[in-house]
Amino acid sequence: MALTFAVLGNGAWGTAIAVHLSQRPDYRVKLWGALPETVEEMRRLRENVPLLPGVRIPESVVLTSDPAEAVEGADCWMSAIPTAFLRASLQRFAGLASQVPIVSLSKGLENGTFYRPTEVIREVLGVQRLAVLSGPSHAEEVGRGLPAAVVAASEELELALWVQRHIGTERFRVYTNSDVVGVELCGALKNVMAIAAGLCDGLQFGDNAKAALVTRGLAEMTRFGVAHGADSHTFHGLAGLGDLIVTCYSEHSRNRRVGFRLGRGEPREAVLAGPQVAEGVWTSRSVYERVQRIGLETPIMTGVYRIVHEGQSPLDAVRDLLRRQPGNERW
Ligand SMILES: NC(=O)c1ccc[n+]([C@@H]2O[C@H](COP(=O)([O-])OP(=O)(O)OC[C@H]3O[C@@H](n4cnc5c(N)ncnc54)[C@H](O)[C@@H]3O)[C@@H](O)[C@H]2O)c1
Ligand SMILES: O=P(O)(O)OC[C@H](O)CO
Repeated sequence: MALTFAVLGNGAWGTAIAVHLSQRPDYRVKLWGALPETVEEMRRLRENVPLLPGVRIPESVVLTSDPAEAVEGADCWMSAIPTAFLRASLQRFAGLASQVPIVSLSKGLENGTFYRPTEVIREVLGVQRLAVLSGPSHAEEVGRGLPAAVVAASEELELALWVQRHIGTERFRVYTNSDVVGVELCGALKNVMAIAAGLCDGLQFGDNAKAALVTRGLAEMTRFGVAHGADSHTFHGLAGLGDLIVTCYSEHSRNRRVGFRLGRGEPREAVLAGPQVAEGVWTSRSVYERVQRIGLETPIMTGVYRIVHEGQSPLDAVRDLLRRQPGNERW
């Protein structure tokens, strides 16, 4: 079936998804980037050198920084824009959104509003047909066609099945889920946990400490998610445990790298600068502000917030964590 996809966001993930879709000879793929100079460089080199080096972008992928050209004739939009730039970027598409489905690929929570990416998309574009695609999926591997499995979540089962059928392949397995809130919260919160895991590695605390951190991290994510209406089972699936494992242990993870460098003692300003986006940095702020309001206990994510945004030393934050009274494991 011939389909046209508009991929919004030419970072590592947007690039990898565009390359993935372009493997189907009957698909037309357009990749949009907000910064014309990065689009021009990708068009010239057929590669995203700073963000996804070594992955060739086929000639068939149309690269553009013009919103109207990107979405013209598209059957589906795929939004891979970092959460912090999502609202401003989408405003450039206002008036262009028809009733085509939009699949959100972003993993974060907007600062200030605490909105999930699909909530930002709905508010800015006024569209109803929304799905989320999330799970353990590093661009570096998907871009090279290595096997992966992810989740398509939508309140509209038909749309989740559509995504499964048309975006999934043998190597990019797409499962369905109806828990949009849970899948989006999993994707956002695991990034904060990956910063904590990187800190643990940078401080050379060893495998036992990291296993404890990741396990208690999952409990914390689940508690936070359930308090916001998510289904606890989602946290044990691909979007939750699956993505938590890959992000906390992979050499590719930008979030883990931020934590690792802070744990090794590099200055915060140097670690947080750079072209790559670590969503957990922003999400830790959204989560912190939220738990201050609703009074939930999130000691690991609060520790990450204090290190990243308030400059607390990693060792002091760990000391605060270790001094906590251990309670019932289930909570
Ligand atoms: N990289 C992955 O493996 C991966 C996998 C799954 C999901 N995601 C999610 O996808 C989203 C995009 O991440 P990514 O890895 O592609 O990002 P990235 O770090 O590779 O790229 C950053 C992007 O932000 C854009 N940008 C920079 N300044 C901007 C501005 N002022 N306005 C608008 N855009 C600007 C850049 O052009 C670039 O496209 C994130 O939410 C991320 O969590 C990433
Ligand atoms: O590189 P990260 O830390 O942004 O993680 C990328 C993906 O979310 C992994 O599934």
